[in-house]
Amino acid sequence: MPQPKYRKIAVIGYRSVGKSSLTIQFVEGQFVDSYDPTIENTFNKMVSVNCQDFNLQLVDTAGQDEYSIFPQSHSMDIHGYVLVYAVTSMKSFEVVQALHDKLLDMVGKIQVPTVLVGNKKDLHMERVIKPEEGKKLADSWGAAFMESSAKENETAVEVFKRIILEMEKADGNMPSEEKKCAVIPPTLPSLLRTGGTPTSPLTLPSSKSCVAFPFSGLHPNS
Ligand SMILES: Nc1nc2c(ncn2[C@@H]2O[C@H](COP(=O)(O)OP(=O)(O)OP(=O)(O)O)[C@@H](O)[C@H]2O)c(=O)[nH]1
Repeated sequence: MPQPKYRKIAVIGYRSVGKSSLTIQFVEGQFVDSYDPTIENTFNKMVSVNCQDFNLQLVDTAGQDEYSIFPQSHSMDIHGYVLVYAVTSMKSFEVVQALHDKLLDMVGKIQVPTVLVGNKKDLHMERVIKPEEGKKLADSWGAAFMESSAKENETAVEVFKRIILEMEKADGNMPSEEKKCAVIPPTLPSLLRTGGTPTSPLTLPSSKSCVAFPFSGLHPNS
């Protein structure tokens, strides 16, 4: 396994869209039901994607609106951005577009590794933004898109794995196809020599075995 890569990710969006909840669900595996406005919090987490360890530093930023002055710190030393709106809030969808513009102005680039996230997808009755609208916006940015619920650990994990893949892509490390990372069992070389085909999927006998994370097909809207 190669050395862990350090990557700093900023989670940005309007107030109360679930930035802290998504981050805490990913880092601690729990959903926080209460609302406590964030000033700024930093979390660290080690994850493995496509057999590469990543030492993540996650900056959970304060909620902003279109009039906030975009903090310069949000553009320095950041490798990737998770831009969050709530599918239940038109205002948050408008604000995320303004924040993306400010972000590009601040970093002075036309594109940065970004995942646009429509959170609170579990609130079906309150939804006002369709998945297609989020996808269209993300496409216009050249960003990835997904919807999430901070109540579900799986989607919170996917959000952060997705931004890792966007950062890898920007670094020219995009795998051309889903990477299978397997430790070859001792019987396989002889099997290969004889041209045989294993009848069951390879099991990973090593305690350091890792499972590759597919970079496509994470979400029907991705
Ligand atoms: N149903 C539902 N509620 C959510 C979800 N994500 C967050 N919430 C709730 O929404 C409220 C705001 O969540 P936070 O995570 O504090 O939002 P935030 O974007 O960090 O807010 P600021 O710190 O003000 O920027 C809390 O009551 C959460 O429990 C979600 O996916 N589904």
